[in-house]
Amino acid sequence: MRVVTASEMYAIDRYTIQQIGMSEESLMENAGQAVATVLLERIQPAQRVAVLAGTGNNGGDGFVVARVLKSYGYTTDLWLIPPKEKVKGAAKKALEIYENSGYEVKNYIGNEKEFIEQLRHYDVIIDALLGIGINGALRSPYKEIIEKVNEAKELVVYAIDVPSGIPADGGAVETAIQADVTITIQYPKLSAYTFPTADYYGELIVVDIGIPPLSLEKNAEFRRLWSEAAVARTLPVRKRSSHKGTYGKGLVIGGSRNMTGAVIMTAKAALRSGAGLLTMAVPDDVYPVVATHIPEVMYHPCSSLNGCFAGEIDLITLDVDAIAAGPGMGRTMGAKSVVQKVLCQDVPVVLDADALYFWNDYVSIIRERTEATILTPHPGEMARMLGVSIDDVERDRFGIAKQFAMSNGVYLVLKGPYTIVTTPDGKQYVNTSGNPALAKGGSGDVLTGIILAFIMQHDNIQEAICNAVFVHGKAADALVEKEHSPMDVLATDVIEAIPQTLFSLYKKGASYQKQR
Ligand SMILES: NC(=O)C1=CN([C@@H]2O[C@H](COP(=O)(O)OP(=O)(O)OC[C@H]3O[C@@H](n4cnc5c(N)ncnc54)[C@H](O)[C@@H]3O)[C@@H](O)[C@H]2O)[C@@H](O)CC1
Ligand SMILES: [K+]
Repeated sequence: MRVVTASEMYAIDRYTIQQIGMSEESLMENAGQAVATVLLERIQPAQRVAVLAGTGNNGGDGFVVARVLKSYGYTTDLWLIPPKEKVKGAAKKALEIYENSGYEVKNYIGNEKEFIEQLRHYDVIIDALLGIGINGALRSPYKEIIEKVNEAKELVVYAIDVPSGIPADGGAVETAIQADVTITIQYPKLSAYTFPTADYYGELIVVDIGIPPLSLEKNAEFRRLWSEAAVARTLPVRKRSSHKGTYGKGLVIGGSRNMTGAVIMTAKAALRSGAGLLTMAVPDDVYPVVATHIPEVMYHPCSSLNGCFAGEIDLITLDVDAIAAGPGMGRTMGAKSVVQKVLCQDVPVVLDADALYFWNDYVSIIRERTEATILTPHPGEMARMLGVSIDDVERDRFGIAKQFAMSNGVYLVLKGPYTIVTTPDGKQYVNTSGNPALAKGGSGDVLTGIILAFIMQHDNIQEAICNAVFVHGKAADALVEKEHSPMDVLATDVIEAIPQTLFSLYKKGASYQKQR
């Protein structure tokens, strides 16, 4: 499933109309019919429905929906919010068809009191007020209407395309429909995967209105959801002839006197995710503590200074296939020197947490690297690396991630709900697993371990990273689906949920794997 911006969606519509030859009216009819099909399955015949329609094409979709619901015998009122003469183009045509079918329009203007009075008697609201064409702050009377609908908590609200009032590409929200379900037309918009806008969507359903894939290919950048099916299809298959070396010799670098747990979690997660051989490089001051935790790893104690890395690490002797550096390593000059040495190795490198702290000192080395560099910042780290505010990052997660990954030639994993993986050539993949249980210290350390293990086992780095991000989120989902609340989950619980998550993904993927 691809994800689009509002301007891409307009370009796709234009191309479909002008180059492919479908009429705007038929697209609107398809949109309304597709939305109505979903509604007919969900709304009970006894429920009273109100369709609230605005001036634009979103309102046009609403006219089609109202007509279909009425023709199926549903008790449906169509409230037209603007004066009728403001409705233009395809929407005007859809309104004419509605009226020619013998159905009545209720005008909001002049009947404001009746509207408020009636609102109490409806069970279902179809929000066709505003779509992706919203411009600037909400104007009257939309603002008041939306506030009234949101106040009526017992109403079930279905939004068409986007919840009215939210910016389609994401950003700050002042007033917007709080939908229970949003039925999006053809492709989800960015705002479904950024916050705070995503919170207004409720359940998201995407309906196909018959726009040919060519219109998408010609008019939209590559941005897609990475779903469970994609993971199941691309998880690596272990060959019977394999041995421990087949799955890579990984190195995890981290730890300091104040933080010994992070690097332990990274290493455990890597082992649970299939790393063949794993070595942990830690400051020798903390080695005795760390070494008691994981019997399966080898150790490479490094010289310490005040409980942190002094700066030396013998990477030549270690001879590894991939490295993850950062968890708990501290923000010292010694740590910086270790990371710089790591970046000079010709193997894929994952940098997380403290290894991102001296970003500006690594940029030039990273741009010269030929092997993959994978950075996994959360929004706070990303903001710091760019010298902007966290709000700036959240407002434009997709744009900022793409610019950053392309200009530095890195794989960027911008964490958060709906983590975005961006490749050095600018392709973007939105993760669909995970829940607020992951909003806890240690989650990132676990993810780093899974990524390290996966890049050693997949042939394709993008698939490795996307699958790792998915498995991490899915493990947390599995916990809250069974015996955990979102509050009590620990990062170590997530590690212990990796086996069942992989087990179920492999089962689902078995049919795909056979076909390969
Ligand atoms: N071919 C197409 O273009 C298709 C469009 N579709 C629908 O059309 C929608 C986009 O249509 P439009 O471009 O007409 O945009 P909208 O339907 O979002 O409405 C834009 C209109 O809303 C009003 N408006 C804008 N900003 C406002 C504000 N801040 N406060 C109050 N009123 C405001 C203006 O009158 C403006 O003309 C999509 O979301 C989708 O629902 C679908 O019918 C499928 C086909
Ligand atoms: K809407």
